[in-house]
Amino acid sequence: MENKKIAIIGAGNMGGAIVVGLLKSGFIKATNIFVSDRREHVLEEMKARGVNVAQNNSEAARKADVVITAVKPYHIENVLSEIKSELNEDKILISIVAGVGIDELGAMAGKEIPIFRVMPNTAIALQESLTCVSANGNTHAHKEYVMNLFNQLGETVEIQEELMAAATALSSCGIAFALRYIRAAMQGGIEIGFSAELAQFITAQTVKGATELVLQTGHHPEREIDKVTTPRGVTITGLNEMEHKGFSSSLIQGILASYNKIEKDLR
Ligand SMILES: NC(=O)C1=CN([C@@H]2O[C@H](COP(=O)(O)OP(=O)(O)OC[C@H]3O[C@@H](n4cnc5c(N)ncnc54)[C@H](OP(=O)(O)O)[C@@H]3O)[C@@H](O)[C@H]2O)C=CC1
Ligand SMILES: O=C(O)[C@@H]1CCC=N1
Repeated sequence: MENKKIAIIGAGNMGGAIVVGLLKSGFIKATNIFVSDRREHVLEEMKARGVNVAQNNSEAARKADVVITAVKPYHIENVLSEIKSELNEDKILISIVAGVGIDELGAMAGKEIPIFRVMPNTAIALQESLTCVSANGNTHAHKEYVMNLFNQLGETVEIQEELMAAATALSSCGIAFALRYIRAAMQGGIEIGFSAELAQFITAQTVKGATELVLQTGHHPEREIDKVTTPRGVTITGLNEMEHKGFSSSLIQGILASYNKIEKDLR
């Protein structure tokens, strides 16, 4: 178990999910986690999980060795101006804020400190995130710790920072895109006879199976698709109809739209 203390500033969807994942992983004791948030009910929920609730962001940052900022893009500047006096070269700043670069974070912190920019997704609560990590030049001594931290919470990939917007669209937004596929498939399933509950279970387990086929074999999806599409059979009929209606094209355009939005400026 790690002895470093972790502060999480902003315990909403992602900050809260990180706390849940960390506690499940056993990587850190609840008493070594400090959260701060401006919403009282969020803090009550965190308290119930046994983690420390700080009076304010500065107190959380002061008490921790590692500070994870998980506030919306338009709040990060205020948060960093509040906590910058607590940051130094021995502390690690990890930002999951979409669309805010390492240089900008450094400028907001106003000093040369180790900064990691990290892009997880909400499956982090189940230790099933795909987390992309990039870092500034002051982080060599801390990289192993940070990779290890996020490896407890799923799979971790180190990327060049220029790919961070792409990582956000593909992995972080990707959870919602995949879930929308599941919802649509369920709606189809209901129309052909299943109850909503059974349609959800069948769809989710089917998606899990498809995922494992790709992850465990490393095969290109089309190779596995070829095994399903019997000539003159039902699968190719359905697939071609989906493509006539723009299935792949609409997914690709959606990913590009998300990417372009991040690139434009989220603040
Ligand atoms: N949601 C996701 O799937 C992902 C999100 N991200 C990034 O993570 C960040 C957080 O997103 P998400 O968790 O969805 O957002 P949430 O709004 O759910 O969580 C942010 C929390 O921080 C609180 N907060 C706002 N300002 C402050 C402040 N000054 N001090 C302390 N707490 C504050 C918010 O309160 P209030 O509601 O009052 O503002 C809220 O409770 C964003 O920058 C996003 O880009 C990255 C990957 C995935
Ligand atoms: O939608 C958003 O802006 C955030 C960033 C990635 C996922 N959720």
